[in-house]
Amino acid sequence: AKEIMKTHDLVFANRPQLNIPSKIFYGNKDIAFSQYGEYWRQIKSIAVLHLLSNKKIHSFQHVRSDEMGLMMDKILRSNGSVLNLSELIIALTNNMVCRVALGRTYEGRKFENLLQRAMELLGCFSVGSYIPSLKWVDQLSGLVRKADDVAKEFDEFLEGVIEEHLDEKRVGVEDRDLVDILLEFQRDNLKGFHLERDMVKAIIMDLFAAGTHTTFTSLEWAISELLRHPQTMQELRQEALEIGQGKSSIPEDDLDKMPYLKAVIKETLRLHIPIPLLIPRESTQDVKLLGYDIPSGTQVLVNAYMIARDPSNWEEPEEFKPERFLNRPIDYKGFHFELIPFGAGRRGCPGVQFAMIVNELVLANLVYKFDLELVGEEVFDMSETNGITIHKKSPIIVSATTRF
Ligand code: HEM
Repeated sequence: AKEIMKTHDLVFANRPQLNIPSKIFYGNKDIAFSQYGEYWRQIKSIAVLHLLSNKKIHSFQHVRSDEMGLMMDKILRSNGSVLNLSELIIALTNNMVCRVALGRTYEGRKFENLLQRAMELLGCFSVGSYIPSLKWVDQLSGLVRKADDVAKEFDEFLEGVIEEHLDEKRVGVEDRDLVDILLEFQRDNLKGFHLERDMVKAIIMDLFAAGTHTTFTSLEWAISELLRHPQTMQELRQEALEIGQGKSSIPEDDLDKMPYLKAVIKETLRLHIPIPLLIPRESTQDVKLLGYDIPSGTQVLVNAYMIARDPSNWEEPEEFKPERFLNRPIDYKGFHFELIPFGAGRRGCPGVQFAMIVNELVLANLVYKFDLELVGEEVFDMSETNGITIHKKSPIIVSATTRF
C-alpha cells in the first residue's frame, strides 16, 4: 500500500476506464473514476476547497442536528417495540447527503432503490472492462442494460434537481447547497475552467455514490459490534453519560472529549472497512514495485481489508477491541498504512471529515439516549454482502427504551 500510494503515488494516481462506472458517471466525469490529469485536479480541488472543506462541513451542523433529532424521535416513538435500526440509519445518511448536496430531502423508496441499484452495479465485475473482445458477455448477462437503465433514471432525477435550482422562484431554500455552488462555478467560469452540465451531474452523483452507503455501512457495523460486546457498549455509555450530564443530547462540540467513542469507530473501520478493495489504480509509467517490473498500464488493487487484519500489524486482528487505539496514535487519514479505510495519497477520500462527524454524532447520541436490546438473533449474523461497499446482510432489529 505504501509503495503504491506514497512512494509511487504519482505513477499510480490514474484510474482505469471501466465500462460500468463510465455509464453511471457520464463518461467518468466524476472525481472518483476520472483519469488523473488537469480535469481531475480541477474538480478535486473544487470538492476539497468548496464542497467538503471544514468551513462548509461546519455550516451544515444544523442539518445533521435536525436529521439526527428526527431519527431519535422515531426511535422514541417506537416505544420499545420492534425496530429496524438499519432502515433508520440508511434514511438518515441519505437525507443528510440530500439536504447538504441538493438542498432538500427526496424521501421514499424510489430514490433509495435507485441508489441501491447504482451501488450494486458499481460493485459488479464487468468482463468487458478487462478483456475488450468479451464485451458481449456483459451484454448477454444484462449488465449493460441494467447500467443503462440506472444511468437514465438517475439522469432524469438530476436534471429535475438542476432545473429546480435554476428556477428563480425557488422558495424555502436553506443555505447554499452543493448544487448551488457547482452551478455558480458553471455560470461564472470560476478558476477559468468551464464546468459543463454533465460534469456537475457526475460530481453530484459521486457525492451520493461515495458518501451515503459508506457512512451508513460504518455506522451499522459499529452498532452491531456494540450489541455483540456489552462490556464495550457499557464503557461507551459511561463516557457518553459523563459528557452529556443529563442534557437532552450530546452536541458536536463535545465529541472531541470522547476518546473511547473515537476508538470504537476506528476499530469498526479496521474490522469492517466499507470499501475493502480500494478503487483500482493504473500505472502511467514503467516502475519497479516490491522488486517486480510493473509495465505502464498495469492495474493494481490495494486490499485494505487484508492489511487491516494482518497479524503482523495487529494483535488478535479478528477481535473487536477498541482499547487497542487508546494508547496507539494510529489514525485513518492515510498516514498509517496499517489502516487505510479512506485510501491515501492523491486519490485519497476528500469526505473523511463529513463521514466521521456523522458517525461520531449519531453513535454518541444513540448510546447516550437509548438502551438497545436485540430482538432475535439477527445481529449475531455478521455475514457480509458483496459490492463496492460491504454491509451487513441482515438488518439490525432491536427494541429501544429511552433512558430519560
Ligand atoms: C466512512 C465513509 C467513507 C469511506 C470509508 C470512504 C472511503 C473512500 C475510499 C477508500 C476512497 C478511494 C481512495 C483511493 O483510491 O485511494 C474514496 C474516495 C472518494 N471518496 Fe470517500 N469514503 C467515505 C465517505 C465519503 C464521503 C462522505 C464523501 C463525500 C460526500 C466521499 C467522497 C469521495 C470522493 C469524491 C472520492 C474520490 C477521490 C479521488 O478519486 O480523488 N467519501 N473514499
